Amino acid sequence: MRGLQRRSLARISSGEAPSRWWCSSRRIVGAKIGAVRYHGRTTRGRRGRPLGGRRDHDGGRGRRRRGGRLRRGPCHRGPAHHSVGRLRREWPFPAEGSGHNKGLSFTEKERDAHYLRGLLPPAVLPQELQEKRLLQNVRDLKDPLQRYMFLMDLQERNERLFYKLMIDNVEELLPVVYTPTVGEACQKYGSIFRRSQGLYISLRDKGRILEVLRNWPEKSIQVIVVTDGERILGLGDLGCQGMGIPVGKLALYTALGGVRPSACLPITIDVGTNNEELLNDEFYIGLRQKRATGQEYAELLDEFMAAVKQNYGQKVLVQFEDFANHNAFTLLEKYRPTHLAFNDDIQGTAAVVLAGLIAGLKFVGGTLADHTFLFFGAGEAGTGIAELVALEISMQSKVSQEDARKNIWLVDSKGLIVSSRKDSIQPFKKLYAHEHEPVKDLLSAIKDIKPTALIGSAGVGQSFTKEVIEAMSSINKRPIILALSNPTSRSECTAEQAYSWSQGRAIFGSGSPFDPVKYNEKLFVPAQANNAYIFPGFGLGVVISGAIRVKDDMVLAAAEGLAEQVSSEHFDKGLIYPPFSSIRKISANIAARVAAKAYDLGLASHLPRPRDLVKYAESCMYSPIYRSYR
Ligand SMILES: NC(=O)C1=CN([C@@H]2O[C@H](COP(=O)(O)OP(=O)(O)OC[C@H]3O[C@@H](n4cnc5c(N)ncnc54)[C@H](OP(=O)(O)O)[C@@H]3O)[C@@H](O)[C@H]2O)C=CC1
Ligand SMILES: CC(=O)C(=O)O
Ligand SMILES: [Mg+2]
Repeated sequence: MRGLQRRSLARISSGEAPSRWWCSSRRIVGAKIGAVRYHGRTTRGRRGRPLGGRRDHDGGRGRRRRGGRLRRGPCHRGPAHHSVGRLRREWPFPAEGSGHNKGLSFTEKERDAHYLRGLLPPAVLPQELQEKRLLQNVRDLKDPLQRYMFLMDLQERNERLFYKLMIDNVEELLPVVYTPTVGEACQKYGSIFRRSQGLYISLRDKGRILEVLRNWPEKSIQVIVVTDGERILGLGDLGCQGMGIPVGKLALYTALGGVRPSACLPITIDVGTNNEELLNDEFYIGLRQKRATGQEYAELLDEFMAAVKQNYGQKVLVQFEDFANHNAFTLLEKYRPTHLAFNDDIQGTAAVVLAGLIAGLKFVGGTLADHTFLFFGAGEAGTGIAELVALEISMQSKVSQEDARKNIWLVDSKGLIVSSRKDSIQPFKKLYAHEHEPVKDLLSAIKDIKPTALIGSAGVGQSFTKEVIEAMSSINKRPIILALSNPTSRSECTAEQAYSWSQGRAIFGSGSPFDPVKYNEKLFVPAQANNAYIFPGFGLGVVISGAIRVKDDMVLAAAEGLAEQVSSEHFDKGLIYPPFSSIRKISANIAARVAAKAYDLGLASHLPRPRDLVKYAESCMYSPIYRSYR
């Protein structure tokens, strides 16, 4: 039992034992019609030491496997004990144990064995039928935010059903749980707040972050996604309300990558916000102060990273997400030598775009080294992609990375990055400050540089104008145009604009999804160039190999793992990525490539190395199918 529960129990002197609460000697178990809840999970003993239990696939001491058994028995601890159950129902955490709820799928035997008779209507429905009903319910809701809230509620009350629905309908539901809807959800997070979905660490917790981490009910954590909310998608500083992003990313870790939900921990670090609108919003859920910066910020992050390592060991993946670039690069460089640290916006995005470019060569011909790349946006995404492309070119063509960078150009808010600006630009841009006259705008840069690929990540909607796309199309037979910015309102152009302004010649991908477009009687299916193709499989690969550090070669391996899964069938449809409907298979292959690289580099700690890593990755993936309980 966790510390606070133990203390609460001691304080509670009386209380009736509602018949629907029952317990076992090892676990206290609460069952509700809406949600079966486990609490007092016992993977750790009094001093936080892991108790016995079978090792998980990852070699760590995971949650004790129950072998499909719900232990029960008459309560021997008296009524006060059951009050904890009541207290628990008010608990602010995500419903622990909603992973065990089956709703109307509890069988007659389970209903008898676990005192559920009468608490559920008589019908016993298969999971597939529940899924069908819920899909219908989601479709009946026309407002995307309502759909988002519906799915978040489902995740809380019946985790397996939520993930089954997600996995079976990934293309339809991804835009609800992820971009673009998650952007709107973050903007309105305070108004729609129902229940905590992750861990909040604020400036007020300085000096006790370890204690805060220990309050999280799950102990065996494999992946943390953490944000400080300063650059949420292309929507800017949303402060504490950025929590929707780690929650959404981790839902994808499970649905797309098969990392078990209880091993995922969403965290928001609240250092304040500079968003005046939020500071004046009565429903804002975060600290009402301007952002802490400098030493105060660095110390909090330092304490956080140290506490993570102390509490979960060095094999927990810490994914930095949606930090502003003035912190993102520094944090990654600072912590990657000591932690299993990964920045999704820099590294995950780089891998997905590199994979798309490699696949795109099929349509445009040549090697990467033959092409010229122009980035609109020189931040985390832009320079992250540029660096990985340069690394791949240097490896493929046996040229130095410095030489490989010569065909890569970037535009930021002040124009083309050129040598005369070198003294006034951020360090991560300097490598691309090539010799050239200053150029103020994108269109002029295109005319000067004559790129074969244009990659947008400036977070400025509609910046790829008709003139821009036409200029790209006049230079190239098949221009590669990637509009990476999220959410849809920030997309550089729509799919329809890209295809029609290029007369159907563009090879187009976007960060947020667009529907297929009919142009001149031909159907064009836009690609979704989003790091969601990468991070779930990447994380799975890291987890199954027990990698202790992330190296660029592992990111490169993920990109290659994705690119090699684009088949001729996909190329025939004009696709540069395989469809999301096969994402679990894609993720298993990426995981295998990443794990293989970790083993090759001597960074994997789970030994011996499995012989068939793809099969092994698949076998480790979480399944949302209900279990049978005795
Ligand atoms: N599809 C995907 O998988 C991903 C998409 N993204 C999206 O990419 C966008 C940017 O993310 P990220 O790189 O992390 O953000 P950053 O803030 O790090 O970078 C933004 C860049 O855009 C530049 N910029 C801003 N306004 C303009 C303008 N008017 N003209 C030209 N350049 C401009 C900035 O210039 P300056 O440096 O001068 O300020 C900066 O270089 C977001 O919308 C995000 O959602 C991000 C990660 C993954
Ligand atoms: C996709 C993503 O990570 C972003 O837009 O920030
Ligand atoms: Mg991001």
